Amino acid sequence: MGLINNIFTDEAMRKLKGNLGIGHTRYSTSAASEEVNCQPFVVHTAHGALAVAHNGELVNCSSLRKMVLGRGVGLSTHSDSELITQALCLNPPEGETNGPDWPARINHLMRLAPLSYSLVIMLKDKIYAVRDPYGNRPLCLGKILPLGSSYVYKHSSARHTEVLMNGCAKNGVDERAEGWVVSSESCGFLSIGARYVREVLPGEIVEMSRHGVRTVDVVERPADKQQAFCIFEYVYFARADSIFEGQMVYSARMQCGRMLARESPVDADIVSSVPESGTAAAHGYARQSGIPFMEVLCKNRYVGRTFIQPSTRLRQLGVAKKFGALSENVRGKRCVLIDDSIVRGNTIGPIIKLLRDAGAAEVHIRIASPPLKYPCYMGINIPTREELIANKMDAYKLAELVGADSLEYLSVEGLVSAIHYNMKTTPSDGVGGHCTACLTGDYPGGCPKPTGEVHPRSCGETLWDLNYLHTKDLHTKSLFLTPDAKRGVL
Ligand SMILES: O=P(O)(O)OC[C@H]1O[C@H](OP(=O)(O)OP(=O)(O)O)[C@H](O)[C@@H]1O
Ligand SMILES: NC(=O)CC[C@H](N)C(=O)O
Ligand code: SF4
Ligand SMILES: [Mg+2]
Repeated sequence: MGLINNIFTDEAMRKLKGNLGIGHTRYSTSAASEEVNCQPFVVHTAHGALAVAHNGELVNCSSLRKMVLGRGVGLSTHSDSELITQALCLNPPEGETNGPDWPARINHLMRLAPLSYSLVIMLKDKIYAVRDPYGNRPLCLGKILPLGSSYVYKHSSARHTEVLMNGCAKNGVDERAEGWVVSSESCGFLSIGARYVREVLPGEIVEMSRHGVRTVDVVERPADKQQAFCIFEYVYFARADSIFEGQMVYSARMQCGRMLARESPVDADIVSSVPESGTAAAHGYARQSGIPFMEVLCKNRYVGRTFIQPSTRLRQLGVAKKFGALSENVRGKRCVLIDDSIVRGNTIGPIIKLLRDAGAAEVHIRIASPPLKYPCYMGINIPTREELIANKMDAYKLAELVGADSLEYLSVEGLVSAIHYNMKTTPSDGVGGHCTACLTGDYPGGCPKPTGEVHPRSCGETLWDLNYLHTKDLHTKSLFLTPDAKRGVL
């Protein structure tokens, strides 16, 4: 357990042998932050070892767990990712004739569990990369360029599902690629000499082996369901230099800032941001409003993101240590301060106090996303309504509480249209749709119900479950494969 740099030291990386591998940095959602729940999960099957890493959270963990236990399988943790690993060991209903049919097993899992995951599944000689049929969590494919040297992959941000494969070019299979990588986010590709190729499609199963990369199946959503890519990836979660849906996250955030300036203008001297994630939107707000951008906060670079800490205490301590005021920039100024989101309300109050103490004349808060009011069951750790500050008070009351001169959020329509502004796809035909459930309560697979069980992550929360085991609702769309994909070419 620990930060990437402490665990994956150069020495530890040098010990790794072979030409394929998977890794995971865990942002816990379904079970406690303990070593036993760390990934990848590895099990030994009759057909050799199987390793699985998972970004996301199963919405029907409780019902799937009962089903898997009912098939005589033992589980050693409460992790939904271990559950996925064991479910993959089940024989598919169609049966298997010549040894294990891994694409069929993965297809079976996907029909049992619709949301939410990006997976890498490693066998002795291949890796499958899988994205859930709703495309809720991100996953993208990259190509390692032939530079004549091997690369060490290190990644610093949370909850990534990653693989590294080398050696394809030497086998003459794909002369253009030295190897292939997949990751939840593309931002790490450049640092390992890889280049972004494309997103893994919702429901797609990609096989990566010494023979190259090919799509082996695409599992469809029910006909009446849209794609539901997590809009909060754009708002906060992803790194700004990642690419989703043909646009850089930074550009989408800037566009949110522009929209915010149109919806909620203020008469002020400077526009500034709560670093890091609020900064792109602040630049957008400044450009749109014509008010100059000026930094007012100095961020301690040794304190990481506070929202992703596993407990309230750690989140609050993180905020206290994180910022200092650039007093000469803010003294006597009417300041519009932009942040990407207010979730539990730990961050914004102490920052306003800091700026007031530094002599700010006015502090107007503008938030580049709507109020978060509903829990997320799909991989972002906001499990209860009670902890969300927007359920306790409206923007006016919150402004009073945190000592702001005014406080406004971006509207849901404003956020969605800002995200669509530069997108290369459109939400027609169910493609390019987004999950906005934490903002609207409209859950892509239906709203999970309380089970009466206690959430295994402890803290006494209730466990929710979608009770979804309707395999008939999803089917394989083999016609969806392009001719190139069928031939195993990209
Ligand atoms: O209302 P709260 O519960 O305090 O959460 C919202 C804050 O948390 C996040 O920042 P974080 O420090 O996690 O990361 P960042 O440095 O990327 O902005 C987000 O950008 C907001 O600033
Ligand atoms: N996003 C993640 O990495 C979490 C995966 C999984 N749900 C867990 O809690 O371990
Ligand atoms: S509920 Fe919110 S955080 Fe969760 S997947 Fe949907 S948009 Fe993302
Ligand atoms: Mg922040």
